[in-house]
Amino acid sequence: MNSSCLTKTETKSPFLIGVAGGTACGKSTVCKNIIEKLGQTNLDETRRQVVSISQDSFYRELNAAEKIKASKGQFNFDHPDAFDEVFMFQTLTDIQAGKTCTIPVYNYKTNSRSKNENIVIYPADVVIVEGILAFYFPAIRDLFHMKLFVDTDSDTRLARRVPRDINERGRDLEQVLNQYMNFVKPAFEEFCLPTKKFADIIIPRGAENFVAIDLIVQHIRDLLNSEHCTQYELSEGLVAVHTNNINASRLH
Ligand SMILES: Nc1ncnc2c1ncn2[C@@H]1O[C@H](COP(=O)(O)OP(=O)(O)O)[C@@H](O)[C@H]1O
Ligand SMILES: Nc1ccn([C@@H]2O[C@H](COP(=O)(O)O)[C@@H](O)[C@H]2O)c(=O)n1
Repeated sequence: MNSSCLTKTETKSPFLIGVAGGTACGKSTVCKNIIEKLGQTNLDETRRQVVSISQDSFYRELNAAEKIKASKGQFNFDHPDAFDEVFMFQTLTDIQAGKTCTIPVYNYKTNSRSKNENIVIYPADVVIVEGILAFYFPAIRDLFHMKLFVDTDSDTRLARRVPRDINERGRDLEQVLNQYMNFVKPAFEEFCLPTKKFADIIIPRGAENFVAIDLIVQHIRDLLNSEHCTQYELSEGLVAVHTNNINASRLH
């Protein structure tokens, strides 16, 4: 059976791809480029075969004291405790079970989930999950069939984070730099960088690495074209095992 003959009573269990890497390394841009190259960008959201979600949707709600700290740039959003690990695991498990899920839209200006906005994730063949600590929690890490680590030089990441946080996240320069030195950089070294070893594929330079992105896109196409249980091997061993019967008939 392939995706073209799926009926509403059949579940679609997606191929889950995790994308980790330090702040502003280009995780979202890499995901966007992969989705674009797979021809999935301008489709109705209920018809997309490939979708991406951000770990930032799973930042936990802060209490009153934490909110005050966050408004002064004194809350550590790069520590694993900042995330609702259980909610993220449950959501990914539901996605894996082929359920339609609703996840929050995170608002970096209020440091909280948007009140009147959610994202509905419809069953898809491939779900890409990106975040600084996507590989940190073992139970979540184990859900991914393929793990990518975007490895961009830290000076470049800081140079991109400063204008992004000022222009898009409502921060001022002093706050961005203080947060970076006090929390972002140390937490990257303690919690994010050590998860690079779990990656199947490391993408140096992020979104400008067209060769790596093209190879990954081709690998996803091959996976989607394969029927029944298939093992994919790269030079360093087993890369992914996928047991779904799906095909890439609608992928470009
Ligand atoms: N290759 C690149 N060249 C120039 N700017 C980039 C590149 N990749 C990402 N950016 C910019 O850097 C910022 C962070 O990129 P983003 O993909 O959002 O990173 P992340 O999801 O890892 O935080 C964004 O403003 C984005 O437009
Ligand atoms: N309220 C928040 C929540 C998160 N951050 C920072 O976002 C970074 C993760 O997002 P990327 O797109 O950069 O991967 C993380 O480093 C947090 O410091 C924030 O500043 N405020």
